[in-house]
Amino acid sequence: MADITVHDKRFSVYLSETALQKRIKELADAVNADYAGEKVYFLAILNGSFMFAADFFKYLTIDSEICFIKLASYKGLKSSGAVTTAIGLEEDLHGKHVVILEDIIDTGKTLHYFLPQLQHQQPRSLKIVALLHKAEMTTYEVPIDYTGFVIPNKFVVGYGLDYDGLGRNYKDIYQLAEGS
Ligand SMILES: O=P(O)(O)OC[C@H]1O[C@H](OP(=O)(O)OP(=O)(O)O)[C@H](O)[C@@H]1O
Ligand code: HPA
Repeated sequence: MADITVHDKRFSVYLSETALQKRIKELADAVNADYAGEKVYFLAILNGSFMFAADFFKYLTIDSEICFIKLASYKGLKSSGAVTTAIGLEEDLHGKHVVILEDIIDTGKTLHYFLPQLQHQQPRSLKIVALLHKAEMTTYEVPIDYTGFVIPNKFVVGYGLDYDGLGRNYKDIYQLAEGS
């Protein structure tokens, strides 16, 4: 498949649409099995997860609700690092089975700072589904329950993931090309 150019960089296909859909169905099947007979409240983290969440949701057979939230990071407010707040989370999560949908976990910083906020609401359970995990880059502790693909430390775009705002609109996931 042909390379793409996003801004000034060239990217090559890394995970095809077929491979992505096959794995996403497997992830959804695992969640369907683990929560059989239960209702789950899914929290999809914008912007990157919009395509993944839409496809994943189609494979669910359990009772499922979904809410799309945007995380805002404020750096420098605390010496410990970023403080993250959720925009669009209006539901009280108390007593609910909550599952987070993320397109990628890289350093882990985003979810590491956000999870305590959710735990504070005392959900019945809280799990994480991540389509991609850049495992060697993850220095902040994040308990990932369902992982689509463990990927190397190379920048990826497509299928919702962007490089400086562009590149989200591809069906495949692309990796920064050698020498680009
Ligand atoms: O593990 P981390 O190093 O924190 O990186 C992961 C986060 O980075 C991306 O979001 P981003 O902040 O790029 O926003 P976007 O989804 O709107 O592109 C991705 O969607 C995750 O939320
Ligand atoms: O490799 C990446 N690509 C796009 N967005 C990201 N956010 C964290 N890592 C990445």
